[in-house]
Amino acid sequence: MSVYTHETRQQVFQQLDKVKLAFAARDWFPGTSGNLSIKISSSPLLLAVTASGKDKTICTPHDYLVVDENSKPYETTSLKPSAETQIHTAIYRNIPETGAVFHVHTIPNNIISELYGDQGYVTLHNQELIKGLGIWEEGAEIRIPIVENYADISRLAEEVERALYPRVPGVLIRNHGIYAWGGSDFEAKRHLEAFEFLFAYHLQWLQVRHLAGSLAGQQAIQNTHSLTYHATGRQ
Ligand SMILES: CSCCC(=O)C(=O)COP(=O)(O)O
Ligand SMILES: [Zn+2]
Repeated sequence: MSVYTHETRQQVFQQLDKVKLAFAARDWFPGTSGNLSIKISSSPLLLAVTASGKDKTICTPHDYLVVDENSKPYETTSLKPSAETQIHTAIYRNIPETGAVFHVHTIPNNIISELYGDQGYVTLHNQELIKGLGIWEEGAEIRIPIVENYADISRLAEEVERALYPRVPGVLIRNHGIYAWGGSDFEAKRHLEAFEFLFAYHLQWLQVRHLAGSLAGQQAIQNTHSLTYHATGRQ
């Protein structure tokens, strides 16, 4: 007898559809990238996960399957689980309260991961949306770990496992994307949205600060020229 009913399976697949379409509307699945999972059972660990290589901007009857703790199909199917399923199972195993894991490739998360990849983490602070990660302390500062993008998925999953910080529900993979999770699909989605906002903000802030620095430099040069003109009558 199965651990879950046909109705539960369908309901979870529908939840995945909703999240998938919401992320697709933001262009968060370029070139079939990204994968999603929702936990169906804790003991044994079973999850519904996206099938590998699918166009995640559409919904078909062949988009998801159920896998076990070894990332292997739990049901008879011709579908292949996401190539990165081991990263999902590693997160569920290490953080047992996890109910959903979402992974997307975006330009902001890729640039942040490259910009801070050498130090192995990015620190963010002074942002209201840190509360979106469930961290409500006054003046909270967070460190999001960044791991190298190993081609060997078992190695990559081990690195993600090693990098998990207890209170931060996300890990960046360098020049690849982010994994974010939560106690439910609602929470994992909120966490992912908060991370993506924080990354986009941080990058824009760096640009504006750089621009403001250049403008201030230009202004200083102009002021010097104008002082010279007034002092000498020549430019
Ligand atoms: C075409 S993107 C390369 C693979 C990847 O990083 C990804 O997120 C999608 O892999 P999947 O097997 O889950 O489709
Ligand atoms: Zn990926």
